[in-house]
Amino acid sequence: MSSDASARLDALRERIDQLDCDILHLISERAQCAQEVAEVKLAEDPATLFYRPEREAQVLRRIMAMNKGPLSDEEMARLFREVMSACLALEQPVKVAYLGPEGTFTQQAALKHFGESAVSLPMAAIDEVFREVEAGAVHYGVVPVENSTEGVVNHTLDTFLESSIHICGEVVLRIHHHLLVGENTRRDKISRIYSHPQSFAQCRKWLDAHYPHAERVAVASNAEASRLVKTEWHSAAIAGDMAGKLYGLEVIADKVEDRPDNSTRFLIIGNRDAPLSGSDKTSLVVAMRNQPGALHDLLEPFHRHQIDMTRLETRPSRSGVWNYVFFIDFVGHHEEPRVAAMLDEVRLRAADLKVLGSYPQGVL
Ligand SMILES: O=C(O)C(=O)C[C@]1(C(=O)O)C=C[C@@H](O)C=C1
Repeated sequence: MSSDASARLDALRERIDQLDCDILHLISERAQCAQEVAEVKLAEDPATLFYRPEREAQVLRRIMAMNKGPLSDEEMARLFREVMSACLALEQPVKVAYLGPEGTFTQQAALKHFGESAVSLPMAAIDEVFREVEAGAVHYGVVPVENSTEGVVNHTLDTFLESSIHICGEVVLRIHHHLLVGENTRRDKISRIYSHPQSFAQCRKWLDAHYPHAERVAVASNAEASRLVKTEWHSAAIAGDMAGKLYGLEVIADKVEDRPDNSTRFLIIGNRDAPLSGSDKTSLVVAMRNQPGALHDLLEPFHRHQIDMTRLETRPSRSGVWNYVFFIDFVGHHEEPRVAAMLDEVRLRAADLKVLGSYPQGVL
């Protein structure tokens, strides 16, 4: 290296050292503020919730709006997500149950939403995640609810019908699947591919084109698919990054999903609603009587109050009383007067109506 370049490098590193020192002090000062916030919350209410989804969404949105680069808005928000996660852990380490096992996309969603400092616990089934939250064994739960290619996760919707749980957040994850092998796999002899049925469905065309003759074996999770591949020389798995890393597998074809925009939406469930954040969504379940015009009666107030419906799902009723059950998501918070007026009208027309929760729209 020339002496000019070497001098420039030294100067830049000195500047970086100084900036790191400033950042360190600022993060420590921020963490002290969070500790004081915790004292204020506790003094107000001994049963306080330390995690505040609406405030976290506001902090991240503000950071993204202020960011001028060169780091992207998403990258900057991700860094602040971790700072906030560490600050919250100082107040109280948040405990989160997710649909496991370890290495699933749901774990990745939990990490994206709560950051690395949260304690996350894998559960074997969606109902178990609900139960742990209801019982107060964890503060929050994370469950998948819909995939852009494969549609809704019916089991999650059905579980809401019998639960008093609230939705207090959402997180959308871009889903990338890879073809993974172990160190002993004979790559030219792959005759069996393991994966979760949803992942097979999301990679159907790619598999038909590249591995038309391989046997497709559906298993309970992509993590399980990755585990099985470790022990077989003629098998591969379709799974995501986390599952592959967990079992030390190698990617031999990346992003094999048929649709490049393949994404899954997850819900954060808890025992309380989230207050207004300024950019919110609401999820409802509504039962209508089995009579002509029922769907029109349900939708008309949304139209009249100009409320933007983002999803409408119909599920068979699980009791004789409810003939049709509709799951509806829309933009707005139930505390907004316009939304409250619309809900009052729908309530009069419905056999039953339950607000599953109003929560900040996913930021990251
Ligand atoms: O503002 C609060 O209520 C805080 O506790 C501080 C803070 C933060 O670090 O900004 C931490 C945790 C909460 O979930 C929200 C925000």
